[in-house]
Amino acid sequence: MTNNTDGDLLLKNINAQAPFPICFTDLEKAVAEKIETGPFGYIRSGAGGEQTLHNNRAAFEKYSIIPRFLHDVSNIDTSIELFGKTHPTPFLFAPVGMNRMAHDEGELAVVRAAEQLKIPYIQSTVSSYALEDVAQAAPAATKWFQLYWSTNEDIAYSMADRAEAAGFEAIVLTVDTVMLGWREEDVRNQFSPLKLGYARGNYMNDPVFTASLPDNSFESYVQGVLQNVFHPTLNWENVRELKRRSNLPILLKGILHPEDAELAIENNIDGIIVSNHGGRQLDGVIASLDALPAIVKTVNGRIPVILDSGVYRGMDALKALALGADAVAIGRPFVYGLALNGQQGVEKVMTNLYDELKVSIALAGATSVKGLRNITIVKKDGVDDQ
Ligand SMILES: Cc1cc2nc3c(=O)[nH]c(=O)nc-3n(C[C@H](O)[C@H](O)[C@H](O)COP(=O)(O)O)c2cc1C
Ligand SMILES: O=C(O)C(=O)c1ccccc1
Repeated sequence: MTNNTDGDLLLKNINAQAPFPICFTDLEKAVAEKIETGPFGYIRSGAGGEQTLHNNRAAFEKYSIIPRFLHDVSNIDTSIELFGKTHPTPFLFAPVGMNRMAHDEGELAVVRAAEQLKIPYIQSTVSSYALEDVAQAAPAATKWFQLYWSTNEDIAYSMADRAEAAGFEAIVLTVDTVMLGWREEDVRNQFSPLKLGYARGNYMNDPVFTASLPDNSFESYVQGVLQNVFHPTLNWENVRELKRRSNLPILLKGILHPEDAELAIENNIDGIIVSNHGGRQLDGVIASLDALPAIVKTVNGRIPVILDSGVYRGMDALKALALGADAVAIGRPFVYGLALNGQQGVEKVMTNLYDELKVSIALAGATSVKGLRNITIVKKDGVDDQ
C-alpha cells in the first residue's frame, strides 16, 4: 500500500540538484548528445521503415480515460502478484542485451537499481555481464532470465540451468527473434555490437559454448555467438522440452496472436509477454497495445499477461493495465537512464514512471492496479473498447 497524500510528486524533480530529463523525448535527446552514433542508433531504432516503432506510440495515443471523481483516492495500492510473489509496482525491466553499449557498469548498474526499487529484473541472454555476476551484484532483487534459444540446443539448456542455479526465478523464452530484424540504422552507422563482442557475458563462461569453439580466439567467440544466437528452427516441441526440463515458470515473450496465447496455455506455459520487441523485429506488425485486448480476452486470467513496447510514461502503463495487462515491462527508457547516469539514472527514470503512474491512478479515480480494469477507457473514435 502506498500512501499518496504527498500530493505533488513532481516537486522532487523541481528541487533536484541536478536536473534530469523528465520525459522520453527529452531523455532520448540527451542520450543522442552523450553517446556515440553507433550505439545510440542501435538502441533507438526499429526495423525496416520503423512503422511498428511509430505504431507502438500511436496506439497509446488513441486511448483516452474518462475519469471519475469524489472517491477517496488518498491510498493507492500499486502492488501486483506474479507467480505467488507480491511486487510493489506493476513494472518490470524488459530484457535488454549488451548494456555496456550504454554504460560501463552495464547490467550490474541496472540490477542494482532493480533491487533498490523492488522491480523484477529480466536479464538478457546477450548481456555484457554474466548472469552469475549479475546475481551476485543484487542478491535480493527478483531476477528472471531471458533465454535466446540456441542452434546447439545444449547451450540453451546449459544457460537455463545456470540461471536456475544462480537464483533466477523464471525463464522468459523470446520467440520473435529467430533471426535479427532488418535494421537499416545499423547499416547506415556500420555498427554491429555482436561483432564488437558486447554480448559475451553469458557465452564466455558457458562450458557447453566454449567447448563448441575451435579455439579461444576473439574471432571464434564472435562466430560462435552468431551461429548460435539466431535459431530459425525453434518450434513448439522445443518449448515443451524446455518446460519439461525446467523447474522454473516459463514465459513466452513476443506473443501477438491470441491463438499463440492459447497454444502457450495448452503447452503449460506459465505466462506471456505481449511484445513486438519494441518495433525492432518484424516491421509492420501490430502495436503491442493493439494486440493486448484480444489476448487478454482469450487468456481470461489463466496466466499472467505482461505487455511491453512503447510504455514510455506512467500514463501509458495505466492504459495497458486498464486494458487488462497484469504488468508492463520497460525497455529503452531505462537504457537511456543508464546511459545518462548509471544506476542513479535508471532509478530516476523508473521512479518518474512510477510516480506518474501513481498520480494518474488517483486522478483517474481508481485506487489500485486491479481497480483500473473498471475505469472507462475509450478509443479516439469514441467507441468503448472494453
Ligand atoms: C538495445 C535493445 C536490446 C534488446 N535486447 C533484447 C534481448 O536481448 N532480448 C529480448 O528478448 N529483447 C530485447 N530487446 C527488446 C526488449 O526486451 C523490449 O521488448 C523492448 O525494448 C520494449 O520496447 P520499448 O523499448 O519500446 O520499451 C531489446 C531492446 C533494445 C532497445
Ligand atoms: O537488439 C535486440 O533487440 C536483440 O534482441 C538482440 C538479439 C540478438 C542479438 C543481439 C541483440
